[in-house]
Amino acid sequence: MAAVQSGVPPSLSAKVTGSFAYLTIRDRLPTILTKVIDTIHRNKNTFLEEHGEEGIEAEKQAIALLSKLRNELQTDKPVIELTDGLEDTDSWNEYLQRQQRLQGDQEPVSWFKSPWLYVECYMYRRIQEAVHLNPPISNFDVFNEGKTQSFYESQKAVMTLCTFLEDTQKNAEKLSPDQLSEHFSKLLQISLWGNKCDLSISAGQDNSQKISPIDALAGLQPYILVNDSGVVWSTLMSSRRAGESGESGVDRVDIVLDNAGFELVTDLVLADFLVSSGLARKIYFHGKSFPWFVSDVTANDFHWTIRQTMAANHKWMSKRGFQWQNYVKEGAWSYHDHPFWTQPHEFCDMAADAPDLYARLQQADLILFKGDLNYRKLTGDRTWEHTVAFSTALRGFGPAPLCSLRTLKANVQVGLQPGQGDKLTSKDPTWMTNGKYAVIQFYRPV
Ligand SMILES: O=P(O)(O)OC[C@@]1(O)O[C@H](CO)[C@@H](O)[C@@H]1O
Ligand SMILES: [Mn+2]
Repeated sequence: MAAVQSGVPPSLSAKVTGSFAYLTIRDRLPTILTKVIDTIHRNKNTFLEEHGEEGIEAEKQAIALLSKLRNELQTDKPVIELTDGLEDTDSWNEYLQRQQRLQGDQEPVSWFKSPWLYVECYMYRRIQEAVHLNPPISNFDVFNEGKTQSFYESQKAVMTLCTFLEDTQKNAEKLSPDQLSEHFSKLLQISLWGNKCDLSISAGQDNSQKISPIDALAGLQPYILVNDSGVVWSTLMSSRRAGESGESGVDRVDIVLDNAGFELVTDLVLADFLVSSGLARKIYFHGKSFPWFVSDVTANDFHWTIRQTMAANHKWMSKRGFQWQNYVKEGAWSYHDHPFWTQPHEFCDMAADAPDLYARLQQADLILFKGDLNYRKLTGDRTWEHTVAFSTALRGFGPAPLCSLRTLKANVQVGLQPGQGDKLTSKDPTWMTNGKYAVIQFYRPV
């Protein structure tokens, strides 16, 4: 018998034929796997040059494992245990048991029958396994090409953004609190819309930012379904440091990153603004410890992006790059990864399953969660009514005041006004998944 969790709606799943989850597993994931196989194959000569015959053997073996994975997925085979003995292997295998208990013993956990969040995360972990089991190429990032390409293709937008930041800095001393809050609100929205540029929703197709991100803001405003940016601002203002020494701003803002490419630049620009205008003293960036959901940021992407920005042939862009490198050197900015970010858990499990990470997040004054996957994990990727409060969907998760900056690319959205969801459905039936809409959704733990 399946275990029923009382009061909590079921997980989104591909078992609903025709749903977005179903179409993702049927169409998008096999396309992503095919591209991964193709990428490894195209790099054959590099592997040969770097590792000789062993490199070629590794290429063949990795492709064989990935083809097997694609076949398991497409024929809805049971999900199997990981065998690579990495730091998180046991935890993944335990989670499989947990899913089996929740699902009951009638049917095995499988791609089209089990929670979408779980099986989609599992696919990326299996890609990691296929590469890791072939040592000479175990550090190869199968998504690197797409991530770097999306950075280069957004160059004009990046330059515009860095010039905008330079202008705000020039007049920083003369800014009234209202003007400062106005700049903050713009940069927060730019970081929000940066989330349109992910490569998982487009199955690896170019999805870079081509128009001016600042000019686009006014036209995008009506598409922000929940806008709690005012409360985010007051959180930054109601500082723990205020009163002590007359300083304003908070001690630490954490940004749980999502995608590399243009989105990462928008996050870095926001973080730069927070530090340079004294709104925050430190920024902790949280990223992934292996390639994830095609475009997500790893430590390598983070540092590469800073280096590329420094090397740009554009005065204000390279100036920002050097500033960012200084922040890292001085410790104002730091990059952190933790295996929990590349696990399939809903965030309400974090306190029990990754207590060290939960404790670290509790030290933040504000946590910004970027992107759709983080929203799915915040809300458990469940079929909540749209009017359910965000606090209810978080199910006890709340290490610190937090805000989700997310464009909608999955069928989960809470915290809407009565009737708002129905209105949207009649106007634009795919509003929850087409990436046109967004939320800036805040929660303060009590
Ligand atoms: O977290 P991100 O980068 O905003 O989005 C990742 C994402 O595109 O991947 C899935 C589709 O494969 C969607 O659920 C989700 O929207
Ligand atoms: Mn992503």
